[in-house]
Amino acid sequence: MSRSPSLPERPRLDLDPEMSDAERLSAIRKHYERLLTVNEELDERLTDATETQSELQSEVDKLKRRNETLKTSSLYLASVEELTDNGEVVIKQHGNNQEVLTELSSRLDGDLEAGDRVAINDSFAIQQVLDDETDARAQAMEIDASPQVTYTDIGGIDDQVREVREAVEDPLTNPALFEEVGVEPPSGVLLHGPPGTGKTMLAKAVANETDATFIKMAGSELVRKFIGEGSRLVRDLFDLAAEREPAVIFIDEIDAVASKRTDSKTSGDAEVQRTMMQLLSEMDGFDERGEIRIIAATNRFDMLDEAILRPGRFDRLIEVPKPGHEGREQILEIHTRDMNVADDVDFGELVSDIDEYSGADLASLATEAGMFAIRDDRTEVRRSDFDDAHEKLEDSDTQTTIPGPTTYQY
Ligand SMILES: Nc1ncnc2c1ncn2[C@@H]1O[C@H](COP(=O)(O)OP(=O)(O)OP(=O)(O)O)[C@@H](O)[C@H]1O
Repeated sequence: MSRSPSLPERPRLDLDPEMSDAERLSAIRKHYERLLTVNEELDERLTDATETQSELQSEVDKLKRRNETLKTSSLYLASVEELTDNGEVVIKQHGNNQEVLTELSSRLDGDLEAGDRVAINDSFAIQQVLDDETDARAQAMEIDASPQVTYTDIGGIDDQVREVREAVEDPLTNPALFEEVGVEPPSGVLLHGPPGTGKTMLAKAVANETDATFIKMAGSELVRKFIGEGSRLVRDLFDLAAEREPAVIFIDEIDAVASKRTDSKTSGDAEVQRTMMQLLSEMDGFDERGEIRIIAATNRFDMLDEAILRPGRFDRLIEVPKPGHEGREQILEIHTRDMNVADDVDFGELVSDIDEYSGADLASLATEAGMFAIRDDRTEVRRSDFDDAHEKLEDSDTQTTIPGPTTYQY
């Protein structure tokens, strides 16, 4: 950086006592003129300096922004293939399988082994060593080899149970029937409706009934931090189902990866799109997959991208609404099956003024009523316990949104 020229010398006024008045006046005038010139010069220098300062400030701002983008820019997933003797690493990027030789930063020296998963930046520099792949899988998926839920545990949605059985169970238990009739079984079933209405239960019950492994993945788990991680998990999900067939894949909150396209162009959105594309391509290749059925669920049907509803994808839509009066009665009966309920309890009457309750709310009502009886040292659950439980759930609903009855607008 060039050094700024030194400041102009400060003018001095030397008045000789011998001077005449006229000489003094002329000296003062000259001094005044010199002061004016220096002042002008300083003014100019100040303007220049202010300009330079504002230029530098905007450069600083620009660098700050670049730094932020660099810090927050997306990282890619890769696996370590090999560590060379001279401190370099061969990595293979997930997604495109590109192999790259990259230098290992001294920060990571000794921490890395062949087979590790790492996050790399645009220049292939390793930024982070990640959890083991099997850990990531285990965290994201719930696998239940033999779920315990049966159709008799589900109340108030008989039509939905029948539809799910037709669409999921029959193709697994009687594929020949579909061949004979010459119809393709639905590829995927989408259950949509408010929270806590039994969508997960339905998927589990089908898996139970067909002796299939139940594999659940939450859509929100597919929205991952690193580029390629979501689509990788989708592939893992279908590979795992193929290893364990017969299997029922259940993707809850599918809206997290299959929402209508937004206008924003952030890398996060692009990554969600990539994950959805992977899901669609897995579903498109579904015919060859044998005994795997796929069920998805959402509370936000209105948000879904139509691409996932096309024929061959989630082409059987089943709405699972909140239960009606009879449904609520059935559900309450199911959840009090193992309880000693007093004769003064009339479920029909009890559920008539709680029409906003979902199945999950009714399950909580039964549990809470049981808790009131226990608190009172009784083994029999009375009508007053249900009333207290109702009040408690109403109260907790006004304070928090969970676990009181859902006031969700669907
Ligand atoms: N129709 C039902 N019959 C009996 N119990 C039910 C029913 N619906 C919900 N429940 C109770 O509520 C709990 C939660 O239900 P489930 O997880 O199936 O709801 P969901 O529709 O999948 O909810 P979400 O959309 O929030 O995932 C169940 O474990 C069960 O105890």
